[in-house]
Amino acid sequence: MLEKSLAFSRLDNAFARFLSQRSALIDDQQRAFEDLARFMSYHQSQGHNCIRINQEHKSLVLASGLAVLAEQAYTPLPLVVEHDRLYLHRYWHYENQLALKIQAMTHTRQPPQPLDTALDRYFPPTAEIDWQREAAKIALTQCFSIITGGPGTGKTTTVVKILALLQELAEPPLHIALAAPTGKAAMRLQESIGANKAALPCTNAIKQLIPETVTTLHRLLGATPPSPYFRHDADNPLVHDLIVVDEASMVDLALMSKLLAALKRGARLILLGDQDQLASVESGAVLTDLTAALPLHTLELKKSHRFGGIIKEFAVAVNQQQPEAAWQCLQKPNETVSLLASDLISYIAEQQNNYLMLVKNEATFSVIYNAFNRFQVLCSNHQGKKGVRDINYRVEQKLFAQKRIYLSGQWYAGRPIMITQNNAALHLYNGDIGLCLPDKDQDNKLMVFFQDANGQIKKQLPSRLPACETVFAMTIHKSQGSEFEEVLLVLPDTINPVLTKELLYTGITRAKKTITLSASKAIFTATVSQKIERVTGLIDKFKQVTDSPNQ
Ligand SMILES: Nc1ncnc2c1ncn2[C@@H]1O[C@H](COP(=O)(O)OP(=O)(O)OP(=O)(O)O)[C@@H](O)[C@H]1O
Repeated sequence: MLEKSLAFSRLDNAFARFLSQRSALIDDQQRAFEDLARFMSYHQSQGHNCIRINQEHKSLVLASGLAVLAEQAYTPLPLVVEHDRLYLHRYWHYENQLALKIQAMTHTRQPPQPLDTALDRYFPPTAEIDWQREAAKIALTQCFSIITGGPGTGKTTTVVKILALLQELAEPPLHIALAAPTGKAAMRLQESIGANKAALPCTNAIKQLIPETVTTLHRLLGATPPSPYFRHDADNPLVHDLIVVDEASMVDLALMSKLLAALKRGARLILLGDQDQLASVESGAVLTDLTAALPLHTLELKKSHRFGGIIKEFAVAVNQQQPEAAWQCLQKPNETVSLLASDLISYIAEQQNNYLMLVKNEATFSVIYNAFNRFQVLCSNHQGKKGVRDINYRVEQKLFAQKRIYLSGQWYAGRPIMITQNNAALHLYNGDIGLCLPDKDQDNKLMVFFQDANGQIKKQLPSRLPACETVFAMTIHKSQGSEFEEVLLVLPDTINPVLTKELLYTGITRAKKTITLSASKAIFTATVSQKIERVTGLIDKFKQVTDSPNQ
């Protein structure tokens, strides 16, 4: 039975009508087909690659004249039926292309293996099994590999060693690209690579063969907005021999498929990420699916070298959907994980003390920027009470009433903003954070200052900025790929579909030192109990290829 009470969009309705009117069906059958198409469009927009259908639906869809079975999917019809799954053709193609390309990579002749002595130099032998060394072995011997793990488990440290080892073995040196799905994540990886390179047990010549810069995937592939196609594809592949993608959990099916299609023959790919984090905003749960489908190409690092103790305990309990154990972490007397005991807005306003003091005292930009980034409010939702907009508005009103900011319109000294729209010409991208401050070089005119991965500062007139919003609070979704010393997690007073254990886990793992939670036990428990389920056929596709004697 199809649920009819879902919040269908105008697009869902228009799409369903468009298809049904072009189908070979009439009357009741046409109406049933329209319902199914509407249901599919809705689920697509919720991040599913496809929907599950029963035999009756399957007959209906095939009778419509608008669908083909997967075996004949080269016929260009809008829908594809594969087993009990119904796809939009495009998404079936993405899944298929991705699975075929990765299968081909996993069958590629194994690259030369490093000598144990070389491995020993980077990963000195230990009494216990060293999982970072094991991860390196997989990545060194396979063309396709995944290294997963929570924050601080050493994914970056390990991959830098892998890059050095590969360059030692390569003749001529490998052409390497380092990429991440967002500018913020790229910036963090860049900083981390730089810090790790210095400690490598290799010559300077090898160190120089490891790239210093990290690019976004869109830039790497050559985005040509508004076109959904990239400059680099199967006909115009990337030149790189090896590509490392960090924060791979954020990469959706379409982008991953396009990346794989754009790899040149024989190229290697290493995906880094935390499979327990939120799935991508757009369709798919690619990293989770790939780790499940390809265990021989995946290694999970479990030991965190950055934090342990109660913060880890809290994250694990949430991830394992143990709400009571997680709630207990908040009750134990400790300095790290706690429930908010005071008024939400007053607490947030108070946390801005040092930051606003530095703004007032005209400290240098880097000092102000670091003070702002120490603490961040992360909300589950954007809209509604206790959502990002509500909190930002109320914090601004509070700070204004306390005479700590001077509101006279949208812009004021100390306004933190997040860019919400890419603007390649200005080199400003969705998720970039800027601070509005008086510019001493321009008679204290208000400008918005940004800092890039190299510590370079740039400024823009507020009126020239692409779309942006105040960011005393941001959504957990937007915080992916960032870290803050102190995090305040805010859940609303009523349950909604966004509240899942993956969302909470992602928020918790943004914190380096402390987490404060603003939520009732009931909402917290309901959130930990909800899990993201995405309908995809990706795992199945790997099984089919593996099971097939002809492949
Ligand atoms: N085997 C190890 N022994 C001791 N310290 C380690 C080890 N591996 C990593 N570290 C340290 O742990 C910290 C986190 O490592 P790293 O940044 O590589 O983790 P990560 O998994 O990439 O984290 P994130 O996902 O948060 O970026 C670093 O300070 C690093 O030096």
